[in-house]
Amino acid sequence: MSENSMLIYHGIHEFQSACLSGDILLHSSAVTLGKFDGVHRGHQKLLSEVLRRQQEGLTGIMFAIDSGGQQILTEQERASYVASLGMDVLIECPFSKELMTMQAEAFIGRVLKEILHAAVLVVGSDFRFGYGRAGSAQMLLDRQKQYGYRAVIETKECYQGREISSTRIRSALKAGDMDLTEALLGRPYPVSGRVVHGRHLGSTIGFPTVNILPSARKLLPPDGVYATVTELQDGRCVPGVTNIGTNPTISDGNDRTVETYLLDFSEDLYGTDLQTRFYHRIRGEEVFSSLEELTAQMKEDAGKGLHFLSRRGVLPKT
Ligand SMILES: Cc1cc2nc3c(=O)[nH]c(=O)nc-3n(C[C@H](O)[C@H](O)[C@H](O)COP(=O)(O)O)c2cc1C
Ligand SMILES: Nc1ncnc2c1ncn2[C@@H]1O[C@H](COP(=O)(O)OP(=O)(O)O)[C@@H](O)[C@H]1O
Repeated sequence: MSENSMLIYHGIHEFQSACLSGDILLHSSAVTLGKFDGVHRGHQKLLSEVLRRQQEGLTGIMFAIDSGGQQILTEQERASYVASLGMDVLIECPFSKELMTMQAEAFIGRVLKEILHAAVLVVGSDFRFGYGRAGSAQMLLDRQKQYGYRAVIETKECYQGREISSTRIRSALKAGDMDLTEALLGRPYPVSGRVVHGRHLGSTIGFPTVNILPSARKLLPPDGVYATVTELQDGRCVPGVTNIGTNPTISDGNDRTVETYLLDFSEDLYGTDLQTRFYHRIRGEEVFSSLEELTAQMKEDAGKGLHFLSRRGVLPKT
């Protein structure tokens, strides 16, 4: 299967139906299991192992369990990233009652063997599964012979002497530390969405902005101004400065928007899909006493953003 032809299923039963109906021809698979929020550098280690087995002829499956709550990456962001790596199949599995109450042994026998046809299982050393979290990486090793698969247990990837985890990324994000977030993720933090109409005030003050309404579950860094690069729908990458917040200077609303002023750019982007990547926090969101003061500050932000992006060497080539 080529890049971007990844098949996505929602839940085990949808996957099983696709196998039964012949939508997917499954012989043997290499499966990685986990929550995979963020698909950070630790997760990427597991994915590389699956992709290596895929090269050897197994069907690569990422089995991602969603237990709800805020997300570092939305399903869509995660799916498009994992597809870009070349994974064959993504199963997005809600942490349903069925899964919650299934004994670890039954999960191996029914889900991993009967439904997924796992020949290789790839998990992190602290992976737990089954009712009461009774199943462990060690259990997967112990059952290899009985069920006829090979278990590959990966150690935790570290950064600056500490383990990389979704929890560590959440706290870096919460602190607005985009540089650390990027180091842990292995790529800059993305926010994706469709460009919607705002108040149309931006263009009248010389700073038009593309406005995105992020999904309610998407974790955002704190309100403020960031140096960013935005990938447009046609693949072009444009440097800019992005404000996250409620625009207190001109609005008393509570709607949180992600709005980007693209440097040296003047095209209409309404209705298109964008991905904005966050490199560095410049300042917090402030209330200004006039539009002139806000505009003067935005001009300074644009200069700082450009300076930061060029120093980091991430300015797209023109
Ligand atoms: C770089 C940048 C910095 C901004 N900083 C602030 C700010 O500190 N306080 C604020 O109230 N709004 C801020 N904004 C949001 C502006 O109020 C908003 O972009 C402008 O009013 C246009 O809104 P519109 O897109 O709805 O037309 C900022 C916007 C950008 C692009
Ligand atoms: N340099 C630019 N940066 C961002 N958007 C731009 C730029 N140039 C043109 N645009 C277009 O202008 C629109 C933003 O204008 P604006 O007056 O801020 O309206 P809105 O309030 O709907 O965001 C964007 O959706 C985009 O289509």
